[in-house]
Amino acid sequence: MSFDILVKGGVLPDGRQADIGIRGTTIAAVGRIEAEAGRVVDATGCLVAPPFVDPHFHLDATLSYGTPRINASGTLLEGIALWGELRAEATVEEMVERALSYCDWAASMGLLAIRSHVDTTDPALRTVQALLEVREKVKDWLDLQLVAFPQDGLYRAPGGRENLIRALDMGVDVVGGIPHFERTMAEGAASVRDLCEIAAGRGLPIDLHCDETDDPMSRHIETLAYEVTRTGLQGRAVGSHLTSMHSMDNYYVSKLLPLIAEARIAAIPNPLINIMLQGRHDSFPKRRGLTRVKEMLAQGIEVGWGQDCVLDPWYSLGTADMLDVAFMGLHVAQMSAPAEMARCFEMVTAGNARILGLEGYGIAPGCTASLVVLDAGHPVEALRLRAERLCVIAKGRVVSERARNDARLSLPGRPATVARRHAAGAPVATR
Ligand SMILES: Nc1ccnc(=O)[nH]1
Repeated sequence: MSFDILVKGGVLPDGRQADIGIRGTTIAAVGRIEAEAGRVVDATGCLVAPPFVDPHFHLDATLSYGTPRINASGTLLEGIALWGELRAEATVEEMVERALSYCDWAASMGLLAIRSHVDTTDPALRTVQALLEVREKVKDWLDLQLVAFPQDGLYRAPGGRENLIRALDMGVDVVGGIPHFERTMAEGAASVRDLCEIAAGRGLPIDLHCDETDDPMSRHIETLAYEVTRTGLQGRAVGSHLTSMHSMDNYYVSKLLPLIAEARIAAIPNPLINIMLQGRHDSFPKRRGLTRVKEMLAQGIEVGWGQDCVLDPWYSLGTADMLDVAFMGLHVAQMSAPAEMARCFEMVTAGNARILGLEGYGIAPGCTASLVVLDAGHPVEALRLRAERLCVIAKGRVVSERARNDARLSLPGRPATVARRHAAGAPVATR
């Protein structure tokens, strides 16, 4: 028996030690393996995880920071206006170039599946042309799902609904929306109803920017739960952001959560962006603007951390690192218990893969041969270190390698190198 690639000596997220034998684009064996291989990847003592998955991103805007100017107020609304200026000028070529550069960053970070919103507001749909081209170009190593996203409103923008339908006709995968940005609460609710009918009619999933506001009365998630159930979209619907839930009345939330669970709607908070954009109109104390993550998890609602933005009109930082995203989420949601920290790692890997409905995801015989070798002993250590991605394998190909970043120390009588990994190395209990 021989393999194309053999990953030796790694530790899986559940703590099992296992070698991984890859043939073609498939994982052929997992366990103790002594066999010939075209290539051996030494992962001794390293966490070997299935790839990172980002369920919420904006590839059409990424890596545009500073053009035509920066977001001075730091608000969502100025970001939307600023993006509108950029969108009017951006060419297909330039958007493809930026998105491909971002996908390179993603591959180097072991981020191998992304759900990206694509703005359908501009009737020329250059955004859609660009991202369809990118989806095709990266498909041999990165799974890209596109969401038709009417950034300026399904009804509020001229031709908004028609443009969204045209984007779906062009082959965009998921139905998007932004009810809190429509002109009135009533129009927002009507857009949710309309979009659920469009998704159900076409057999597509739905993923709405939903209640991305600090207004405790923004309650489109309630309408989404109702309409998802009415149109039979259970298990295929996502509420992204849900920041208003942070500010809602506690009694009302106690009624709302079971309705979200019943509709099997997944929630995607985007902690880097939510902590940056929300609460901007508050004096002290300032609200955090992150939705109720632990409370939803306790109800059995699927919750996945999303990245949302990197270097764009809404966010001035970012490196395509889903460990940064989970690290921020862990802090803001105060998920500090060992099992909660481990859950944060699971959310940016297998959990997000469930939300996106990725097939062949995981480390087991028969799964797609995509994985990442991290310079950490276990998931919580990976979070603590935002660990180096030593090797990334995508669909049977080694696509990225990098060295450990241990420091060489020059201190009298002290060790010559400093490794950030904890010498004791004992994985913390996660169950
Ligand atoms: N966080 C967001 C990024 C882009 N567009 C939005 O509506 N929201």
